[in-house]
Amino acid sequence: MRRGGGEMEETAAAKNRSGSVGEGAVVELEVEVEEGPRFRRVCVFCGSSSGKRSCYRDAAVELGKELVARGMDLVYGGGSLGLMGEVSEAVHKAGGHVIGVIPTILMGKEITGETVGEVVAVSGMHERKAAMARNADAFIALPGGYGTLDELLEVIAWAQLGIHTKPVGLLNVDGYYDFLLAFIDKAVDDGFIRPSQRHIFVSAPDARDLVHKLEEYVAVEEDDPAAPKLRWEIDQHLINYASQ
Ligand SMILES: C/C(=C\CNc1ncnc2c1ncn2[C@@H]1O[C@H](COP(=O)(O)O)[C@@H](O)[C@H]1O)CO
Repeated sequence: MRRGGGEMEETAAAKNRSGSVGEGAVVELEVEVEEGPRFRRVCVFCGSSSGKRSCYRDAAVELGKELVARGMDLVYGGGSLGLMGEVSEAVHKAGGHVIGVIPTILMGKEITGETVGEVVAVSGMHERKAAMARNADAFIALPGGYGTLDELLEVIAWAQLGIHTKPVGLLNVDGYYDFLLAFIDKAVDDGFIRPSQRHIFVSAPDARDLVHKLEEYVAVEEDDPAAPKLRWEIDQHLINYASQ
């Protein structure tokens, strides 16, 4: 059970701890709120290819099932290619909600395959990344190529700048991201990433551990005085993209 103090969250379980209540008495309430998932929507970045080893497909399916088991919706880049297809199919088949955000130019089935669930059409690749970020409460990267790295590193960089405080997780399937993690350690050692930012994202070898870590995640303290301004600039940026 999660404790909550908001007026809207008070339930019949509220208990009068101050004994009998006289007129005008202040009643102290202990409120119990039904535990729900910390995130409603998780954005998954992943390869438009499936990779050469079956462990990648298996991990995408396992992640899809884990999200549904935890009552979380999937936000992803739309389409049915590669691991994108595997994870979206897995969520859809298990009865979960899928939101595919896809640029109109990629919407032809011959390019992306069929998207399951809800389709959100956007005007371009930048708009897509912004829409995926806006519509998710957390991010997970499965194995993938340049597109996946671009999406992952952008949400990490935005977290570093204080533009969002949503947790980011790396699903390090069978060590796929070991070199990236080693590279990030090197960047910290050589003074390009602040040690306090090393753990701005979490990683785990399987979906269950990763989702658990994301749920436990506490945002790294924001120490950038420019953060509020950057947040404002990004909001303006999104408005401009949306109106194009
Ligand atoms: C453009 C063509 C095929 C690619 N089709 C894609 N459909 C939807 N989304 C895509 C596609 N390719 C890349 N993405 C996005 O990038 C990520 C995967 O990229 P990666 O390089 O494979 O890691 C993925 O999350 C999508 O958002 C026809 O040639």
